[in-house]
Amino acid sequence: MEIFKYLEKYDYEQLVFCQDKQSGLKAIIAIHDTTLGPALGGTRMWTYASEEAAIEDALRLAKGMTYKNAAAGLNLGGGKTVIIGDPRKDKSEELFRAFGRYVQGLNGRYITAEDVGTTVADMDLIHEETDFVTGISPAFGSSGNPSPVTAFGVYRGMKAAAKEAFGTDSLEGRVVAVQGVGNVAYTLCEYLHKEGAQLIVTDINKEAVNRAVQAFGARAVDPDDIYGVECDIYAPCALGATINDDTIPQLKAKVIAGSANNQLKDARHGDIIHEMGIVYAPDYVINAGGVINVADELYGYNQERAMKKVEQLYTTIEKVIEISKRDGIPTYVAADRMAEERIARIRNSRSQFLQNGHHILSHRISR
Ligand SMILES: NC(=O)c1ccc[n+]([C@@H]2O[C@H](COP(=O)([O-])OP(=O)(O)OC[C@H]3O[C@@H](n4cnc5c(N)ncnc54)[C@H](O)[C@@H]3O)[C@@H](O)[C@H]2O)c1
Ligand SMILES: CC(C)C[C@H](N)C(=O)O
Repeated sequence: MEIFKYLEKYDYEQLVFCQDKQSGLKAIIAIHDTTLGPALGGTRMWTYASEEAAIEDALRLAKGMTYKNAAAGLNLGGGKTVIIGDPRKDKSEELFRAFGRYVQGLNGRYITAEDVGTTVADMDLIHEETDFVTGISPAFGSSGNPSPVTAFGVYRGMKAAAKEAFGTDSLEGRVVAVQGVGNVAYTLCEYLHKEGAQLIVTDINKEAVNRAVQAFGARAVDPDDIYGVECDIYAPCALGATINDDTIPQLKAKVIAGSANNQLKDARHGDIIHEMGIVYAPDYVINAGGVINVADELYGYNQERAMKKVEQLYTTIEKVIEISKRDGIPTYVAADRMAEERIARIRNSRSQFLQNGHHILSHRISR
């Protein structure tokens, strides 16, 4: 990979490699864009097939956070970290504290939080070394685990998408196929079950499937069979790229609405599902509940205020659908347009220089 060429192509600001021999830390922090504010995005811990795959993941996810934060109306830029390692075996206090010192070294340009493979307890360890971390324990006056709030946002966005597809946002009697019943999707299933939806679930983890079957009377299917089941809504809540050339021909759903990041394998898959008349709730718009929740900590966390903002994801999805219909474009393009327009507006309004704190030449002036 020619790194500078890649950074230039997608307009990345910074890529940081962190290595700590003693703890075994190997992490990559990608900062995509800080026009709107400091880059906020989670830390993923994963066993990558290669260093290149880890770099690519950090970069893709960081760019996604720029768009997610902008579309959610947050004054935050986009960044993300990947820690190379197995979250079941390679975690230690030393590792997360070493990582925390790297975050501190960026002096607030990047703020971290949970992502796949990391937990509130890990954030608490990072917090030993830096204040630039969110999603830490409620004991610190913080917001804790973002997953249930992400689930609430997905539920709200799913209802907005359902309204477009079915003429009503009621999910009673709707069949929802949920792929991956982990942290986010389990709570999502609770909301759906409460509203009377019928659930079809799958997961590579049998325990997770059994839990959902028992709690919600869900029907379980094998991981490869989830795409082709008869359903109204497909909710991808595992990993990315599940909307692709192999899966699209199998889909029976009229709505795609789930929590996973980077759901479209390539942009063209968004075009294909649009042409098929499927209402797609763009991933980074519908799954912004977690980041909206952790971002509220920057103002002194207030759960009620955060949940009200997350509830508004219904309106945000409506707005994306409206732009899509108005301009005759797929919803993923409409979402990008909405985010890019906001970044451009703020970039322009910032172009009028405004003194913030001490002037860079204040030492000369005072002489
Ligand atoms: N947690 C959050 O607040 C949050 C916020 C925004 C986006 N997301 C995204 O939502 C998704 C789920 O996040 P989570 O926190 O619930 O993660 P999680 O690890 O708790 O859950 C993911 C589940 O998917 C299952 N899975 C993995 N591969 C699968 C496959 N091929 N088929 C079926 N199941 C599979 C896993 O076994 C696991 O149970 C991720 O893509 C994450 O990036 C999460
Ligand atoms: C800041 C975190 C809550 C980010 C979350 N993992 C996401 O992808 O949106």
